[in-house]
Amino acid sequence: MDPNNRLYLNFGNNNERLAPSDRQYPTTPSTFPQPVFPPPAQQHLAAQQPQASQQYSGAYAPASNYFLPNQYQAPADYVNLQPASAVYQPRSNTPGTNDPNTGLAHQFSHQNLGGATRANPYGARGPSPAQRPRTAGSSGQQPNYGYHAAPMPAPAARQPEFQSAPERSPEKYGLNSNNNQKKCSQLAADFFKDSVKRARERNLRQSEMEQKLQDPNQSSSRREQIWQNGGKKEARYLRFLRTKDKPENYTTVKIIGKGAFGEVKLVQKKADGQVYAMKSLIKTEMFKKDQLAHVRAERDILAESDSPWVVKLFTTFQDANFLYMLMEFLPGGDLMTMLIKYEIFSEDITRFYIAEIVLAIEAVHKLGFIHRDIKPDNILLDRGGHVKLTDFGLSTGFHKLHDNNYYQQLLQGKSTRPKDRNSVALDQINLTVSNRSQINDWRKSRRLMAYSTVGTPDYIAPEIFTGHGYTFDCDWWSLGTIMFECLVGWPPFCAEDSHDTYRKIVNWRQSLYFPDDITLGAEAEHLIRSLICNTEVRLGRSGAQEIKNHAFFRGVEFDSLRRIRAPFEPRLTSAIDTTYFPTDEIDQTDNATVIRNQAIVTGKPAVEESPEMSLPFIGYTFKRFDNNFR
Ligand SMILES: Nc1ncnc2c1ncn2[C@@H]1O[C@H](COP(=O)(O)OP(=O)(O)OP(=O)(O)O)[C@@H](O)[C@H]1O
Repeated sequence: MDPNNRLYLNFGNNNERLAPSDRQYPTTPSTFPQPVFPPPAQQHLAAQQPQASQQYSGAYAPASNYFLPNQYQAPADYVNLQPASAVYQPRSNTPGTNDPNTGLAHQFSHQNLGGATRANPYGARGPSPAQRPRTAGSSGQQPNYGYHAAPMPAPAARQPEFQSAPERSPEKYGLNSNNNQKKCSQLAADFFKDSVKRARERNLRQSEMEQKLQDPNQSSSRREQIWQNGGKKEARYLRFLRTKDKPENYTTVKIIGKGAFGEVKLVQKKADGQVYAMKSLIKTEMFKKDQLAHVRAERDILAESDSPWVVKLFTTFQDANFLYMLMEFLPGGDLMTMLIKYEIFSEDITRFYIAEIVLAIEAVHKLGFIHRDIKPDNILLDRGGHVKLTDFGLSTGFHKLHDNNYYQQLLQGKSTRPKDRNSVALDQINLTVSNRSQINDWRKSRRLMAYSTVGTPDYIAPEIFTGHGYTFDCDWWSLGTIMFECLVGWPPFCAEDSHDTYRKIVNWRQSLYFPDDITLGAEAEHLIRSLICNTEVRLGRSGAQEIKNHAFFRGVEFDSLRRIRAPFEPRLTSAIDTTYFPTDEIDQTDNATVIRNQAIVTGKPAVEESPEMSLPFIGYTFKRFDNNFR
């Protein structure tokens, strides 16, 4: 620490003293590309499909657009697919081959269903000519390979068939049959939703590659290479889709985090030695604690995001007891660990982290999600010391699957919760904290709180507790509380017990207090006060730019922030270095062992699987395109 009791960074192995003034924010104009929504490739596609752009503007559209309530109904979902012939141009002018078996073949054929298109159940290559059903208008003589639209009978001619479907009477059947029926229809809906999404993404990749190939500056050998690489990647992805992952494919290096419903381990893939962070969540705990909506929201946002500010999710899978999320490992640890170690940061260092957190929250909001649980424990540092957000267990994209009502209905056939998705009942968040008598005790218990089955309410905005509805700006309140903690040494509303914390937060006007013995710059204090305030006047309400424009950030080049050297760069000795995680404070017995041991003691089987148990987790599995190509 320097004489002013400010932070010098000598974290872990890093003995270099980094005074705040050592780091200058760049003043030259940035050349870092600005995010474009939608990106050029999508603008190109959108131009080709005007109907589609009204409902869905591509993978970058806000989730609230993407997750239309009728997402499982065929016309709304499928209408966005480009008829194959409009996307796939003849290949004669591109290097490579016309053979769809390169892996770049369209995975689906699109048949004209009165404006809708539908997935090809035969997969990428399509059926053999002998298998392929003859449809009206198709000669059946030319190989289709799943590319070409084959006309179907006019919709009017088929309508009586659909209308005469017998009425369903689920009450005639038992609970098991009904659950099995729900499971089947969920599986089918999910299969088609995934297939359509993958087809869209594939179209986008194809379109992007075709744009690259059209670049006249590319040599023909370079074009050949682009084409071949694209084909290989697609083929590998198709193979990856056919594999089933399981925890036995990984060896555990260390348990690096414990949370409310599971744990996070540093693991290494046996097949190739790649290192990942694997979060596992206990299914029965999710059931008992009403967390089904939360786990789904977390999976959805991580699957949808491709932002440098959000931890990257490669794949999710499950077995009878656990849900698994395989993520990139961020070796720099979390901001909570840094704050426990250093207590306070200088204004310069605070400016860096707060500016990066602004960008991270902005990225989450652009995806259509509210995080709702921004706190130092969920702010991780990557290999370069830059920020990434994790733990989206309380986030919401306002989709029905992110609403606990949905699971109540799914499992019991009735809703027991209020319908208002914009408010959250306190019991859903389910927060408590350990007792604390003084700040020091509070600091000591900080990590225990993080491991407790509930979490800390210190950073949560008052409107979330009061249930009168909240919006994106609740995340900006949390930002204000983190900034306060960075500069003052504790969060503004910490108290001896959780109820006092709630009370202080709700009565923030009386309880927000800046200690006399800590001198803050006027701009820093003004920014904190502009964030920790009533939602009507909170900075950021009209977008992150408002916050970026604040005088506290004068001189910060937001566009290039992620490219400058961070004030603290982790010094790592290997890919599995866990120096920045408090592994000796974490019980290294994993939950799988705990469950096995409990089964031995109770004599009950360790595996719990029933249609009812598996129902809410259908659709949880996810496979990112670039998972295994690193
Ligand atoms: N991708 C990652 N790389 C490195 N460390 C991670 C990663 N994800 C999580 N961690 C570590 O594990 C801790 C717990 O992770 P996380 O908050 O996601 O778990 P959780 O079970 O949802 O916890 P909570 O009870 O806070 O909801 C984090 O604070 C961090 O230290």
